[in-house]
Amino acid sequence: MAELSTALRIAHAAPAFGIDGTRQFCQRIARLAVRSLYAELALYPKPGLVSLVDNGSHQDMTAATFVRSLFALRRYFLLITQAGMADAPFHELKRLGIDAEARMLRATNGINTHRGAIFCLGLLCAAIGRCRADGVVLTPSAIQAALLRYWGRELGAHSGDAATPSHGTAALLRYAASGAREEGARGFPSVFAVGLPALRRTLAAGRCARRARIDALFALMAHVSDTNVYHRGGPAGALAVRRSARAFVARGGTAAPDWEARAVACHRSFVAARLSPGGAADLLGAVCLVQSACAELDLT
Ligand SMILES: CC(C)(COP(=O)(O)OP(=O)(O)OC[C@H]1O[C@@H](n2cnc3c(N)ncnc32)[C@H](O[C@H]2O[C@H](COP(=O)(O)OP(=O)(O)OP(=O)(O)O)[C@@H](O)[C@H]2O)[C@@H]1O)[C@@H](O)C(=O)NCCC(=O)NCCS
Ligand SMILES: Nc1ncnc2[nH]cnc12
Repeated sequence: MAELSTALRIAHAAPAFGIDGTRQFCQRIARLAVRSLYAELALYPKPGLVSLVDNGSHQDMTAATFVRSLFALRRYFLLITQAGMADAPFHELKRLGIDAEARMLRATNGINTHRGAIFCLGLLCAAIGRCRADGVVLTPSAIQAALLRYWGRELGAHSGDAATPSHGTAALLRYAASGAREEGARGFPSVFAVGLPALRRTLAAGRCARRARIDALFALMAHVSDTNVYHRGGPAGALAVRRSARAFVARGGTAAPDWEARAVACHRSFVAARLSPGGAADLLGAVCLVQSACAELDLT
């Protein structure tokens, strides 16, 4: 029923493209979202994080757990792009997000692989859908502006309704670590002002996509208030993550000749300390989505 009303709203909101055109567009965005999360998973070396090479600091998840989770999320990214295109109210996006969390947990036997990504990439998909309906050329600032214009008020209230017990809520209460909700309320500044510029600087310097993603990840780790890091390492762990990432960036990131050895050493030290910057990893997935959507899609 909710899907039918979304379809009707899409027809009304984006008449110029026709139902087939809009569905194709939304499918394309959903594919880019899944691909972006896969690019994050496949990237190595990522300090403390799961990749195709090893499980980093995690005992209960492997790359296979993430792939199962990704398969379970394909339809979610389609539905939330369509909902965004149809100017769905925030409570509808939230319901889609909660359903997707349940599907993820079923696919992974209760392991939280992508809660942050469901929130962050889901909202970005909705904003991209909204840009399409408005006929706006897809740029990072247009996506961020659409997100804040259409759902900013509710996102602000969402950051204040952290009543459900979670590692994120615990980190907020114990350490005043801001986390995913605050990121969302401010229109994901870490994606648009930190991760994406770092990714683009490396690409503009002529280095490859893999190096650009590594530079974006370290830039995010140096900057983000990551509740997963606080949950596992407290304030000392958060400081250690920030310091290591800043040192990597200060030496030129992947422009330095020994960057790979340094990144592997950082990975090993995080594993020894059980640290995992899962929030930064989710935000890297979001950076990849914004970059690929703006690069590949012509909305004019
Ligand atoms: C708003 C919600 C996403 C809730 O967030 P909340 O802050 O209450 O808490 P968490 O349940 O902890 O989830 C937040 C996830 O976001 C990621 N994250 C952390 N910091 C940031 C940040 N600064 N910016 C963006 N994202 C961030 C983080 O995800 C990663 O950590 C995962 C592992 O986490 P966890 O299970 O806690 O820990 P483990 O290491 O596994 O611990 P052990 O069990 O081993 O001890 C990892 O996989 C990454 O994904 C946090 O997990 C939200 O829940 C919500 O409102 N949901 C409803 C849906 C919704 O409203 N959607 C809106 C429309 S889409
Ligand atoms: N590759 C990864 N490893 C651990 N946690 C994550 N959360 C999102 N991506 C992750």
